[in-house]
Amino acid sequence: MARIREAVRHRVPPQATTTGRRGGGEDTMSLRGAAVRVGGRTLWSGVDLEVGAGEFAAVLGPNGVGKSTLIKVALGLLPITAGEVRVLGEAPGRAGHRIGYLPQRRNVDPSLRIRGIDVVRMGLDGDRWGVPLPLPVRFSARRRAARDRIAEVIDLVGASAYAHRPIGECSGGQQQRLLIAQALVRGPELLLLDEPLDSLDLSHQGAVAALIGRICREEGVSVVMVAHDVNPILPWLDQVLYLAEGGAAAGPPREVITTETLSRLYGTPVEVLRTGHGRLVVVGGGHRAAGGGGHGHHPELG
Ligand SMILES: Nc1ncnc2c1ncn2[C@@H]1O[C@H](COP(=O)(O)OP(=O)(O)OP(=O)(O)O)[C@@H](O)[C@H]1O
Repeated sequence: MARIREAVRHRVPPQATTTGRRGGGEDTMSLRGAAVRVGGRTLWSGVDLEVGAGEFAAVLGPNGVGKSTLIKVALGLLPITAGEVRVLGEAPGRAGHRIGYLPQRRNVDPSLRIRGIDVVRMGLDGDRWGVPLPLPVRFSARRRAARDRIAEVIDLVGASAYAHRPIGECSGGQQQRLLIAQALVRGPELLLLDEPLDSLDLSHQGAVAALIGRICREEGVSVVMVAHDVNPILPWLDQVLYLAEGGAAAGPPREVITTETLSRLYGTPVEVLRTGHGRLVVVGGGHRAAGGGGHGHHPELG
């Protein structure tokens, strides 16, 4: 009941402040001097990040550097070994009901008969998918509120036309919209998204990126998103956290994704180029700077 009330409360879009940071007030998520160890080795250390209310932050970096691990830290699934992490004003893991989470690599079985709308409903009633809400048969205010909220988020992500189809029959982009609706249905203040554009084609990447950007700007939801390619989300970004073996850097994209900063993080000369269309291309001289690809090109930046 409280969850549904929470989900339908009115949101006030964050206003621009004189500091250029939207929202103002307390950070939604902050890391100060944070370090983490996984499998006996320190993945990253000295990580500082401040995501304000209603801000959109991307976590970038080469494969295996610990981007998903940072999301797990924010969820309280993994402890830090140094520094401090606060999420929605609390220690990680304490504010789970105020967070929407979309994990990495979501494979939907094409033969799955569950409808998109049922997948969205799972966001309200946890793992009871495929089973009706445990509510009285008679039409209750609680049930009506849940139904309205589910319809509201499906409409918000533009999935009304196919929400009643089996999700296995939906395209990758349609499935992604429905899964974003599931993450949104409880009315979270913070969305943690792990590579939500992964495996989408370019046009769907742009559309889903714009959807997430709009949710952030218009609904006032803070977003922390792990991304392989920064370009689709670049117009929406307030903050970037770039993780690399040589350290970490955080700040506005124009300050972080620079020749100087990335050369420092990779410990080898790297060049950041901006195309006529505003896309960022990162070119490195060495194998390591190429993020393992060896082509002098950073696939994670497009
Ligand atoms: N439970 C675990 N035990 C041991 N090592 C782990 C565990 N989980 C993750 N790792 C390792 O930690 C490193 C960071 O993993 P993580 O998934 O956070 O990286 P990532 O930056 O998100 O990578 P990618 O871009 O490939 O998704 C990897 O080398 C991974 O193999």
